[in-house]
Amino acid sequence: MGLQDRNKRGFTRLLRSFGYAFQGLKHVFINEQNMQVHFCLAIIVFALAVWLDVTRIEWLILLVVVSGIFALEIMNTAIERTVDLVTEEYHPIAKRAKDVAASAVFVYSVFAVIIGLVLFIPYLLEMFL
Ligand SMILES: Nc1ncnc2c1ncn2[C@@H]1O[C@H](COP(=O)(O)OP(=O)(O)OP(=O)(O)O)[C@@H](O)[C@H]1O
Repeated sequence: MGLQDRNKRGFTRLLRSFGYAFQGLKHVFINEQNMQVHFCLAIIVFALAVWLDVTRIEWLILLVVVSGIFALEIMNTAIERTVDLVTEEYHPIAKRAKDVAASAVFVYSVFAVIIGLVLFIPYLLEMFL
């Protein structure tokens, strides 16, 4: 939200919010290699889901997991930028903040892989055995 818009209400403000959110998304996508990797993996996962013709509930699970990774990566980037704004010097608490934020993405990614394996392996076994 632009500073001049803070007290405005209504549809224009809503549209501007979407615009700013889109700018944020573009920034993360262009500048964060991890986001590009997540995006490629999401395409592979969705292609696999189409190929294996997974159920509607399984599609919902995949959508929740994939969108969760994107959202966490975006929040991780926001924390990185905020820390960089506070200090460009080495600081143990800056390190802690960035490492903890990154660990959120890591933990979710590990569970996402486990969920993907649990979901896809039975289909693949059925197909190839
Ligand atoms: N100001 C700082 N003080 C101390 N350690 C820092 C500081 N900035 C970064 N670090 C350490 O360096 C690591 C890498 O920081 P960087 O800002 O490059 O983010 P990143 O995790 O590499 O993210 P990305 O490459 O996705 O942008 C951090 O995880 C942290 O451990």
